[in-house]
Amino acid sequence: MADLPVAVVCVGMAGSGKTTFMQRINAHLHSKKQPPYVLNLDPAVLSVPFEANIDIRDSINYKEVMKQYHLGPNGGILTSLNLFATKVDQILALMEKRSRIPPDSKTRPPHHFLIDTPGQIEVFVWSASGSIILESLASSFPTVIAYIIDTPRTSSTSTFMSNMLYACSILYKTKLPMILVFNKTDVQDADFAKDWMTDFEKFQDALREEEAKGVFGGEGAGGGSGYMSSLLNSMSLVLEEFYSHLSMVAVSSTTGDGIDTFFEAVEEKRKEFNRDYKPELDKRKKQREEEKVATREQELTKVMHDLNVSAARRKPAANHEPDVDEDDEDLNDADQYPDEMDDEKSDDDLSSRYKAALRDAEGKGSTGKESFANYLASSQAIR
Ligand SMILES: Nc1nc2c(ncn2[C@@H]2O[C@H](COP(=O)(O)OP(=O)(O)OP(=O)(O)O)[C@@H](O)[C@H]2O)c(=O)[nH]1
Repeated sequence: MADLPVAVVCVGMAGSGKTTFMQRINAHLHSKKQPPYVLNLDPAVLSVPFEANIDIRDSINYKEVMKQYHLGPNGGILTSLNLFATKVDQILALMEKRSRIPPDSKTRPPHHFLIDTPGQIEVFVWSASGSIILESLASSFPTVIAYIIDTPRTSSTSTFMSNMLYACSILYKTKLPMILVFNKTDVQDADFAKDWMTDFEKFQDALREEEAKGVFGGEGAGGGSGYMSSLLNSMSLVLEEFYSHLSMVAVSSTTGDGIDTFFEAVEEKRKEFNRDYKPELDKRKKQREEEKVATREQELTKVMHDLNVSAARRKPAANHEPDVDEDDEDLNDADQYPDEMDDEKSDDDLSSRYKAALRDAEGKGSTGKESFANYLASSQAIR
């Protein structure tokens, strides 16, 4: 796994600077002669300032989706993403093919896959298709989430806390290593964020300062009652453990400051993925496989039970001597009725044939996500 390219998935609130950041890291890798493989998963973006190797817009027309399914902008993005998720196996096949280019070939395999996501963060992070795409990626490549934060808009204790809670929810939803990217540091330094994340006292000082200035409001909404500051206070205590799992980098996508540090953090998270997350993912995959086998066995036992019952019902009839013409005797030949010659063997054969049939019914080598993809495809089609 160590030599596989790492997938960097950029998520962030609308306007946090995801696309500008993608453009910057893409240019940075090109300048290092390590061109990345780029995917754009935002179906609604009008133009992207970088060349995408795979672009959702090439296969899905977002405006047409809105028109055909009578959807608003967010529903349109979600449905486009659902439709795209049905192709996730093809996308992965392309990425895997790219990552296995032989070293003597003219084009070299990429070190990074860069993935831009829709501006409506919840559409990607909280949708079934977003989960399918992320899980599929993580089952094939080390995968890291880069959560882009608009630093100037996060400099008050309450907006900072809101953003951290959101990051926390993404971490627990995706269960993937995460880097907090404090962007736009050319406008606002991100030192305050580092202090607040590492030193609880400093966050408390900032809280007291804001309270004294009346930032939480003097009247109404519980602001002046000290409710807000005590809430933020206890939240920061809760989040202490969460901060320890994160890498934090300060960058400016405009000037390029901090981009080297970002890639150092990516390397660190790649190792973390292989060390901590991969075994957990494998465990979950194995569990799912075992559950599938158990369900199959259960179904098989039920089928066999039903067959035994019906066989038992038929048995008395079998005791009667059949009226057989002399000429028809060869019909009792073992070659003609091998199953009736040996009951035990017949049960085994039947059992294995049912097992095979159940496997076929599920589709050879199919995974849960493929089935879901089929489900999505069919549900889209019948709408
Ligand atoms: N000063 C400064 N502005 C930035 C930086 N990064 C992005 N911006 C500006 O922030 C605005 C939003 O940037 P985008 O890259 O479009 O943000 P986005 O998150 O992709 O936006 P959506 O796709 O709408 O969600 C633009 O005006 C950018 O020029 C930065 O590092 N510094």
